[in-house]
Amino acid sequence: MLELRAVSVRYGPRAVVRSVSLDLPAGSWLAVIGPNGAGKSSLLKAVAGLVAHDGEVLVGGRPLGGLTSRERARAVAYAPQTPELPDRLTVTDYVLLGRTPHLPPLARERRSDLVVVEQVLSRLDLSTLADRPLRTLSGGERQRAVLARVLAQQAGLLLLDEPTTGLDIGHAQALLELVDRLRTEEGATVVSTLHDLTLSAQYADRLLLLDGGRVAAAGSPAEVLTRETVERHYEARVEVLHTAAGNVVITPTRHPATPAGDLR
Ligand SMILES: Nc1ncnc2c1ncn2[C@@H]1O[C@H](COP(=O)(O)OP(=O)(O)OP(=O)(O)O)[C@@H](O)[C@H]1O
Repeated sequence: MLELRAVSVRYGPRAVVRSVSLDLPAGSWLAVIGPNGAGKSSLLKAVAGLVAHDGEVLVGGRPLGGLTSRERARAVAYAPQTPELPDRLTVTDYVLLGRTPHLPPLARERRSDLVVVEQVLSRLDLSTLADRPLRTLSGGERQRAVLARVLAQQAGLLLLDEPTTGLDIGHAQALLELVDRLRTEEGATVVSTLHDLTLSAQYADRLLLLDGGRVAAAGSPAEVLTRETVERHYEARVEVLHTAAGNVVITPTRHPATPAGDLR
Protein backbone atom coordinates (compact mmCIF):
# COMPACT_ATOMS: atom_id res chain seq x y z
CA MET A 1 0.00 0.00 0.00
CA LEU A 2 2.68 2.47 1.06
CA GLU A 3 6.25 2.06 -0.04
CA LEU A 4 9.12 4.36 0.81
CA ARG A 5 12.39 3.97 -1.01
CA ALA A 6 15.34 5.78 0.54
CA VAL A 7 13.29 8.85 1.49
CA SER A 8 15.36 11.75 2.81
CA VAL A 9 14.30 15.25 3.82
CA ARG A 10 16.62 18.19 4.25
CA TYR A 11 16.03 21.74 5.39
CA GLY A 12 18.81 23.73 3.81
CA PRO A 13 22.03 21.79 4.28
CA ARG A 14 20.69 19.75 7.19
CA ALA A 15 19.27 16.25 6.60
CA VAL A 16 16.55 15.49 9.17
CA VAL A 17 15.24 12.28 7.56
CA ARG A 18 17.93 10.01 6.25
CA SER A 19 17.21 7.31 3.72
CA VAL A 20 14.10 5.77 5.25
CA SER A 21 12.70 2.75 3.43
CA LEU A 22 9.63 0.74 4.34
CA ASP A 23 6.89 -1.36 2.87
CA LEU A 24 3.49 -1.15 4.54
CA PRO A 25 0.69 -3.54 3.59
CA ALA A 26 -2.87 -2.22 3.21
CA GLY A 27 -4.84 -2.21 6.45
CA SER A 28 -1.85 -1.93 8.76
CA TRP A 29 -1.10 0.77 11.31
CA LEU A 30 2.44 2.09 11.56
CA ALA A 31 3.37 4.30 14.50
CA VAL A 32 6.43 6.45 13.90
CA ILE A 33 8.06 7.02 17.27
CA GLY A 34 11.27 8.63 18.44
CA PRO A 35 12.58 11.48 20.57
CA ASN A 36 11.81 15.15 19.91
CA GLY A 37 13.37 16.36 16.68
CA ALA A 38 13.96 12.82 15.36
CA GLY A 39 12.27 13.64 12.05
CA LYS A 40 8.84 12.03 12.60
CA SER A 41 6.73 14.97 11.41
CA SER A 42 9.10 15.62 8.52
CA LEU A 43 8.72 12.02 7.37
CA LEU A 44 4.92 12.32 7.45
CA LYS A 45 5.06 15.61 5.56
CA ALA A 46 7.25 13.99 2.90
CA VAL A 47 4.67 11.22 2.45
CA ALA A 48 1.91 13.85 2.30
CA GLY A 49 3.87 15.66 -0.41
CA LEU A 50 4.23 18.80 1.72
CA VAL A 51 8.01 18.97 1.88
CA ALA A 52 10.55 18.26 -0.83
CA HIS A 53 12.30 14.94 -0.46
CA ASP A 54 14.75 12.64 -2.14
CA GLY A 55 13.83 9.03 -2.80
CA GLU A 56 10.44 7.67 -3.78
CA VAL A 57 7.00 7.49 -2.14
CA LEU A 58 4.59 5.01 -3.75
CA VAL A 59 0.95 4.66 -2.74
CA GLY A 60 -0.85 1.63 -4.16
CA GLY A 61 2.18 1.06 -6.37
CA ARG A 62 1.95 4.55 -7.95
CA PRO A 63 4.59 7.21 -7.36
CA LEU A 64 2.92 10.02 -5.44
CA GLY A 65 4.67 12.62 -7.55
CA GLY A 66 2.77 11.35 -10.60
CA LEU A 67 -0.71 11.97 -9.15
CA THR A 68 -2.77 15.12 -9.68
CA SER A 69 -3.56 17.01 -6.48
CA ARG A 70 -7.14 15.68 -6.63
CA GLU A 71 -5.99 12.09 -7.04
CA ARG A 72 -3.54 12.58 -4.22
CA ALA A 73 -6.21 13.98 -1.90
CA ARG A 74 -8.42 10.96 -2.55
CA ALA A 75 -5.53 8.62 -1.79
CA VAL A 76 -3.87 10.34 1.16
CA ALA A 77 -5.38 12.35 4.03
CA TYR A 78 -3.08 14.24 6.37
CA ALA A 79 -3.76 15.74 9.80
CA PRO A 80 -0.94 18.09 10.87
CA GLN A 81 0.28 18.35 14.43
CA THR A 82 -0.52 22.06 14.74
CA PRO A 83 -3.11 22.91 12.11
CA GLU A 84 -4.04 26.47 11.25
CA LEU A 85 -7.81 26.54 11.15
CA PRO A 86 -10.12 28.92 9.30
CA ASP A 87 -11.57 30.19 12.57
CA ARG A 88 -14.78 31.65 11.21
CA LEU A 89 -16.00 28.41 9.61
CA THR A 90 -18.44 26.25 11.50
CA VAL A 91 -17.43 22.71 12.37
CA THR A 92 -19.75 21.32 9.67
CA ASP A 93 -18.42 23.61 6.94
CA TYR A 94 -14.85 22.85 7.92
CA VAL A 95 -15.39 19.08 7.91
CA LEU A 96 -17.17 19.41 4.55
CA LEU A 97 -13.86 20.63 3.12
CA GLY A 98 -12.73 17.02 3.48
CA ARG A 99 -15.25 16.11 0.77
CA THR A 100 -13.75 18.52 -1.79
CA PRO A 101 -11.64 15.91 -3.63
CA HIS A 102 -14.81 13.85 -4.19
CA LEU A 103 -16.81 16.68 -5.80
CA PRO A 104 -16.71 17.70 -9.45
CA PRO A 105 -14.85 21.02 -9.86
CA LEU A 106 -16.90 23.96 -8.50
CA ALA A 107 -19.83 21.70 -7.57
CA ARG A 108 -21.66 22.10 -4.28
CA GLU A 109 -21.76 19.31 -1.77
CA ARG A 110 -24.36 16.58 -2.31
CA ARG A 111 -26.72 15.00 0.20
CA SER A 112 -24.34 12.03 0.41
CA ASP A 113 -21.47 14.33 1.44
CA LEU A 114 -23.55 15.78 4.25
CA VAL A 115 -24.38 12.27 5.41
CA VAL A 116 -20.69 11.38 5.56
CA VAL A 117 -20.00 14.54 7.57
CA GLU A 118 -22.87 13.86 9.98
CA GLN A 119 -21.63 10.32 10.56
CA VAL A 120 -18.07 11.44 11.23
CA LEU A 121 -19.22 14.20 13.60
CA SER A 122 -21.34 11.73 15.49
CA ARG A 123 -18.52 9.19 15.75
CA LEU A 124 -16.19 11.87 17.11
CA ASP A 125 -18.70 13.19 19.62
CA LEU A 126 -18.94 16.51 17.77
CA SER A 127 -22.61 16.57 16.69
CA THR A 128 -23.62 19.07 19.33
CA LEU A 129 -20.87 21.40 18.12
CA ALA A 130 -21.76 21.13 14.42
CA ASP A 131 -22.89 24.76 14.06
CA ARG A 132 -20.23 26.34 16.26
CA PRO A 133 -17.49 28.48 14.68
CA LEU A 134 -14.08 26.81 15.04
CA ARG A 135 -12.71 29.75 17.04
CA THR A 136 -15.11 28.94 19.91
CA LEU A 137 -13.87 25.36 20.37
CA SER A 138 -11.58 24.11 23.12
CA GLY A 139 -8.18 22.70 22.19
CA GLY A 140 -9.38 19.11 22.33
CA GLU A 141 -12.52 19.92 20.33
CA ARG A 142 -10.44 21.60 17.63
CA GLN A 143 -8.19 18.56 17.49
CA ARG A 144 -11.23 16.33 16.96
CA ALA A 145 -12.58 18.66 14.27
CA VAL A 146 -9.31 18.29 12.37
CA LEU A 147 -9.59 14.53 12.63
CA ALA A 148 -13.20 14.73 11.46
CA ARG A 149 -12.13 16.57 8.29
CA VAL A 150 -9.46 13.95 7.62
CA LEU A 151 -11.90 11.07 8.13
CA ALA A 152 -14.53 12.74 5.92
CA GLN A 153 -11.95 12.67 3.12
CA GLN A 154 -12.26 8.85 3.06
CA ALA A 155 -8.75 8.35 1.73
CA GLY A 156 -7.15 4.93 1.83
CA LEU A 157 -4.05 6.22 3.62
CA LEU A 158 -4.38 8.30 6.79
CA LEU A 159 -1.36 10.28 7.99
CA LEU A 160 -1.97 11.46 11.54
CA ASP A 161 0.64 13.61 13.25
CA GLU A 162 0.18 13.29 17.02
CA PRO A 163 -3.61 12.86 16.76
CA THR A 164 -4.16 12.60 20.52
CA THR A 165 -2.34 15.79 21.55
CA GLY A 166 -4.54 17.76 23.92
CA LEU A 167 -7.17 15.03 24.23
CA ASP A 168 -8.20 13.61 27.57
CA ILE A 169 -7.74 9.88 28.05
CA GLY A 170 -11.34 9.07 27.10
CA HIS A 171 -11.41 11.14 23.93
CA ALA A 172 -7.93 9.90 22.97
CA GLN A 173 -9.10 6.34 23.32
CA ALA A 174 -12.33 6.98 21.40
CA LEU A 175 -10.38 8.59 18.57
CA LEU A 176 -7.84 5.78 18.32
CA GLU A 177 -10.66 3.19 18.44
CA LEU A 178 -12.40 4.98 15.60
CA VAL A 179 -9.26 5.06 13.50
CA ASP A 180 -8.76 1.39 14.25
CA ARG A 181 -12.30 0.61 13.13
CA LEU A 182 -11.70 2.39 9.84
CA ARG A 183 -8.62 0.27 9.44
CA THR A 184 -10.21 -3.09 10.21
CA GLU A 185 -13.63 -2.49 8.64
CA GLU A 186 -12.74 -0.34 5.66
CA GLY A 187 -9.16 -1.38 5.04
CA ALA A 188 -7.64 2.07 5.65
CA THR A 189 -3.88 2.14 6.17
CA VAL A 190 -2.68 4.36 9.00
CA VAL A 191 0.64 6.05 9.64
CA SER A 192 0.70 8.10 12.82
CA THR A 193 3.27 9.69 15.03
CA LEU A 194 2.57 9.06 18.70
CA HIS A 195 4.59 10.16 21.70
CA ASP A 196 2.70 7.83 24.01
CA LEU A 197 4.58 4.56 23.63
CA THR A 198 1.98 2.57 25.54
CA LEU A 199 -0.77 3.73 23.17
CA SER A 200 1.52 3.03 20.20
CA ALA A 201 1.91 -0.53 21.38
CA GLN A 202 -1.83 -0.92 21.86
CA TYR A 203 -2.96 0.39 18.48
CA ALA A 204 -0.16 0.06 15.95
CA ASP A 205 0.85 -3.30 14.56
CA ARG A 206 4.24 -1.95 13.49
CA LEU A 207 6.55 0.62 14.94
CA LEU A 208 9.30 2.62 13.28
CA LEU A 209 11.71 4.22 15.71
CA LEU A 210 13.55 7.22 14.28
CA ASP A 211 16.56 8.78 15.92
CA GLY A 212 18.51 11.55 14.26
CA GLY A 213 16.48 11.00 11.08
CA ARG A 214 17.56 7.37 10.72
CA VAL A 215 15.63 4.18 11.36
CA ALA A 216 16.91 2.97 14.72
CA ALA A 217 14.50 0.05 15.03
CA ALA A 218 11.48 -1.33 13.19
CA GLY A 219 9.12 -4.21 13.83
CA SER A 220 6.28 -5.26 16.10
CA PRO A 221 5.70 -3.28 19.32
CA ALA A 222 7.21 -6.13 21.35
CA GLU A 223 10.33 -6.14 19.17
CA VAL A 224 10.88 -2.39 19.24
CA LEU A 225 9.76 -1.43 22.74
CA THR A 226 12.42 -3.12 24.79
CA ARG A 227 13.78 -1.36 27.82
CA GLU A 228 17.23 -1.15 26.32
CA THR A 229 16.04 0.39 23.04
CA VAL A 230 13.76 2.95 24.69
CA GLU A 231 16.37 3.97 27.26
CA ARG A 232 19.10 4.34 24.65
CA HIS A 233 17.17 6.39 22.11
CA TYR A 234 15.11 8.55 24.48
CA GLU A 235 17.82 8.95 27.13
CA ALA A 236 15.16 7.94 29.64
CA ARG A 237 14.81 5.47 32.46
CA VAL A 238 11.85 3.21 31.94
CA GLU A 239 10.36 -0.10 32.81
CA VAL A 240 8.53 -2.22 30.27
CA LEU A 241 5.61 -4.06 31.84
CA HIS A 242 3.47 -6.78 30.32
CA THR A 243 -0.09 -6.82 31.65
CA ALA A 244 -2.23 -9.92 32.11
CA ALA A 245 -4.36 -8.72 29.19
CA GLY A 246 -1.27 -8.83 26.96
CA ASN A 247 -0.63 -5.08 26.80
CA VAL A 248 2.85 -3.61 26.85
CA VAL A 249 3.12 -0.65 29.22
CA ILE A 250 6.10 1.69 29.21
CA THR A 251 6.45 3.58 32.43
CA PRO A 252 9.14 6.04 33.53
CA THR A 253 11.08 5.06 36.64
CA ARG A 254 13.11 7.06 39.14
CA HIS A 255 16.51 5.90 40.41
CA PRO A 256 17.06 5.99 43.21
CA ALA A 257 13.36 5.99 43.95
CA THR A 258 12.37 8.91 46.16
CA PRO A 259 10.19 7.56 48.96
CA ALA A 260 6.80 9.25 49.13
CA GLY A 261 6.74 11.77 51.94
CA ASP A 262 10.51 12.22 51.77
CA LEU A 263 10.52 15.21 49.46
CA ARG A 264 12.45 17.79 51.40
N1 LIG B 1 10.71 24.05 8.24
C1 LIG B 1 11.82 23.71 8.89
N2 LIG B 1 12.97 24.38 8.66
C2 LIG B 1 14.14 24.02 9.29
N3 LIG B 1 14.23 23.02 10.17
C3 LIG B 1 13.11 22.33 10.44
C4 LIG B 1 11.86 22.63 9.82
N4 LIG B 1 10.93 21.78 10.29
C5 LIG B 1 11.57 20.97 11.16
N5 LIG B 1 12.87 21.31 11.25
C6 LIG B 1 13.90 20.63 12.08
O1 LIG B 1 13.97 19.29 11.66
C7 LIG B 1 14.18 18.43 12.76
C8 LIG B 1 13.09 17.35 12.75
O2 LIG B 1 11.84 17.97 13.02
P1 LIG B 1 10.50 17.16 13.07
O3 LIG B 1 9.41 18.14 13.36
O4 LIG B 1 10.38 16.33 11.87
O5 LIG B 1 10.77 16.22 14.35
P2 LIG B 1 9.79 15.35 15.22
O6 LIG B 1 10.43 14.03 15.41
O7 LIG B 1 8.42 15.37 14.64
O8 LIG B 1 9.82 16.17 16.59
P3 LIG B 1 8.76 16.37 17.79
O9 LIG B 1 8.67 15.05 18.50
O10 LIG B 1 9.46 17.39 18.66
O11 LIG B 1 7.47 16.85 17.21
C9 LIG B 1 14.17 19.29 14.01
O12 LIG B 1 15.49 19.52 14.40
C10 LIG B 1 13.52 20.59 13.55
O13 LIG B 1 14.04 21.70 14.24
